[in-house]
Amino acid sequence: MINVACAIIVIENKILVTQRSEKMKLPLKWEFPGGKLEENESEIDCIKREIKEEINIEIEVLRKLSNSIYDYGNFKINLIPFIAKHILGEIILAEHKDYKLLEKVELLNLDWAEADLPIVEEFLKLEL
Ligand SMILES: Nc1nc2c([nH]c(=O)n2[C@@H]2O[C@H](COP(=O)(O)OP(=O)(O)OP(=O)(O)O)[C@@H](O)[C@H]2O)c(=O)[nH]1
Repeated sequence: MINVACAIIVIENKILVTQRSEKMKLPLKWEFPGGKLEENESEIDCIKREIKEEINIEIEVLRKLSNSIYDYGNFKINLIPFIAKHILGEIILAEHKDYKLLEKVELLNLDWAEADLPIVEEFLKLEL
């Protein structure tokens, strides 16, 4: 099983979502940006590092949501979600095909990576 941290990043009351490129696994699916934990790396350090690497911004982590464990068949993932806020920097995509800043209610309209669906649902139930 791979451990992947991801971040629901709030920027001026909107939620940042990113689209995987054609070349990545789960091509064109929407996800919360993030990536695999490295050895001896904390979940918080991981998400900050991945967000800086992938979308060029610095974040402050606010809270954690429930992990989502999902079996894609060819790999199994433990997805570790955090809510975070944007601190510094402009969005520059290093790997993703696209991004959007959406209202909470708009999140349900996307073609999500399957493992993200329980996270989207938990997030939608929160007061924010
Ligand atoms: N970053 C991220 N990855 C997710 C999410 N949901 C989900 O199933 N994944 C899967 O978690 C895996 C690890 O993410 P990653 O983006 O660091 O992996 P990677 O660079 O090795 O992916 P790649 O092999 O497609 O290039 C990917 O296979 C991705 O499909 C999510 O919300 N965010």
